Amino acid sequence: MAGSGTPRIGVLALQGDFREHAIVLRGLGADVVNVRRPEELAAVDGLILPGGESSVQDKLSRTFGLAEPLKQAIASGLPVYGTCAGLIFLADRITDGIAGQQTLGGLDVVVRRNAFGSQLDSFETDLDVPVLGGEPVHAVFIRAPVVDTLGPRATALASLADGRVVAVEQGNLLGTAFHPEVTGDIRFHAYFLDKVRAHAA
Ligand SMILES: NC(=O)CC[C@H](N)C(=O)O
Repeated sequence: MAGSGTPRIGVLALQGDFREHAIVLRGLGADVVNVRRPEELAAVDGLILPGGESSVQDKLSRTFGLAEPLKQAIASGLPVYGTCAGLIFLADRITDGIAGQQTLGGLDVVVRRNAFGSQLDSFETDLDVPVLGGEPVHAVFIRAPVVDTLGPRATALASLADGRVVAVEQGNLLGTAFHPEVTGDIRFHAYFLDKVRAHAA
């Protein structure tokens, strides 16, 4: 941001659908940079953890020496938004991870990977998201996780009809089990950019 008023958003670009996030963010007027190295992370006002495969993102972030800087950035209050695999990566604890799978943590939740199993790999539904107001959000779930347990520091922003939580917020952290970056509904990204601007102000 550095005086320009234009937020600079990093998109973790190790694996997954980081390009789709970059397109949405640029459409909203943000500067977008791919983050693959600690130096790139140090220069951003906010960070997106994209969808993809959380176990691969975990391994690559450790291999590239990014896991510790990412944890420090989250702990220092950097606004971070994780979608799907990114929500898994941001969770304090996960169930049904692969052997040895780690997360960055920060969000006070337990997230279950691949919660909808092979019979319902992908589906779409409309969700009420009161914090965004207006029309329901059309949500696309792709081998999606759910929030099994919401800790006291986290708040649910949206739930499925059966009550399972699929969007959460905790201070500067935001997570969705679905993929707003593929639907053309920019409200979650706009909400995140508001957080980034408030944090930088
Ligand atoms: N669309 C996604 O990001 C899928 C997440 C994936 N199932 C994982 O465990 O990381």
